[in-house]
Amino acid sequence: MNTHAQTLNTNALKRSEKRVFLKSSNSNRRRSSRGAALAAASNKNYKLTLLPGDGIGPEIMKVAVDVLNEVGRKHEITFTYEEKLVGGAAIDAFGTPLPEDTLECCKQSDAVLLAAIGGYKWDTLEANMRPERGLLGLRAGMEVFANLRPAVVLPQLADASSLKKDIVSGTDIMVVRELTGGIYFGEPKGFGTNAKGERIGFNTMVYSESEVDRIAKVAFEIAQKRGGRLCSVEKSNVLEVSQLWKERVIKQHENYKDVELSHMYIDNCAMQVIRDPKQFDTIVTGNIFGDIISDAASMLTGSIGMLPSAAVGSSGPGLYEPVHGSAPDIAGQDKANPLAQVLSAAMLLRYQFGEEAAAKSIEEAVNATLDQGFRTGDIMQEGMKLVGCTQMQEALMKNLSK
Ligand SMILES: NC(=O)c1ccc[n+]([C@@H]2O[C@H](COP(=O)([O-])OP(=O)(O)OC[C@H]3O[C@@H](n4cnc5c(N)ncnc54)[C@H](O)[C@@H]3O)[C@@H](O)[C@H]2O)c1
Ligand SMILES: CC(C)[C@H](C(=O)O)[C@@H](O)C(=O)O
Ligand SMILES: [Mg+2]
Repeated sequence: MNTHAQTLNTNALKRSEKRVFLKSSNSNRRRSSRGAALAAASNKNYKLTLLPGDGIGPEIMKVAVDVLNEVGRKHEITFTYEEKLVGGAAIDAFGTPLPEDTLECCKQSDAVLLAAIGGYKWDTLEANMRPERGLLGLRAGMEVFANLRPAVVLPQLADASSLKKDIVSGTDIMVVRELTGGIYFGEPKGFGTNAKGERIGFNTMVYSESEVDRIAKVAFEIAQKRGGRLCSVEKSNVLEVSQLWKERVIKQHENYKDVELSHMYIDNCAMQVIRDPKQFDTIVTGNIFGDIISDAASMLTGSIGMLPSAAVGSSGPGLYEPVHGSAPDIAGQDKANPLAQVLSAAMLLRYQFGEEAAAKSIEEAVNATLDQGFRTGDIMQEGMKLVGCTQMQEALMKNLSK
């Protein structure tokens, strides 16, 4: 078990080469070999908690685990897995979306791989009992405040986007989303009655200075190692919470003068990401704005089924999960695109353990599979081979074992 792994390996966060998701560098290789040395000292056996969750979750998790095992065989890494319930599956089994045992197991592991939670079945439960609350509790409980959501347009899929090829080609954006604060966690919240006797629902968007400072620091460090440009996205023309956000980001900039800082309102950013995505390098934003902007950015890449993510804190295990949800509309039909899940496993290997070579093996297998024309429905293009989740897995495994 590797308990010393560098949680936030920002050296691995460079802008992408044309055909891989994230670029490595000499310094990254140095960090990677440190990670590898640490792993070697502990027989390269990593303890992972697996959270398949709901909907397409178990289907895509199976693919990621098979891929991890194969890549482990090639790179002399073994994984010990412990599978736990979260979300709707945990509600059904234990009456709670985040059993204590699940959170404890996650905290005791070296890293956590999550698929997705949620579904129609649990949509009418009260807010506190919903599957989504399990996910929020997990993020807060693991203290993974920085969510890295890369949106990279692969050349093979430049035609798969609903936008024009020349607009999206070459896009390489890193969205750094604050994950454990903002309106998702602010108090007070709830339901009440107003002066007219009408029912009201309310939430509070709140950020403290230290919460903004730490996410800004992560984002500046990432931008420094990528294209050197950071765009802070908020709504400071209207919201006090965003005014504080902007002030603290400007203050933090004093420590990163080599990074070019810009500011954009979230509404304009939603438009600019679609109009001219290549203007962005690294984006830093709050919890809800990051949720929305990363889904919008996913469509540049062809499908939300392509977007992986890493949620990390200042130490301890990270939480690696696709950006998409449990896709209940296609669950159980062998239609899910497993690539976001598989690429989340690659992020886990790179950021948690510095296993750069193993992460690259996965990304290269994804590239090769796309080069061979295999496409799930969400990224299907004319002349390509339409496959389901299982056939996509078979193609990936063949490429991995080469
Ligand atoms: N991290 C998470 O676990 C997470 C993230 C988002 C939504 N959710 C939950 O998932 C449920 C469904 O939410 P939603 O429909 O708004 O979002 P969603 O991301 O699950 O699905 C949106 C659309 O994208 C498609 N899609 C998503 N992932 C895909 C994949 N891998 N391959 C092919 N197509 C894919 C779906 O079929 C659907 O048409 C809700 O309960 C929601 O709260 C969970
Ligand atoms: C399911 C939900 C709680 C979650 C979020 O809003 O963070 C999801 O949309 C995501 O993007 O991971
Ligand atoms: Mg979302």
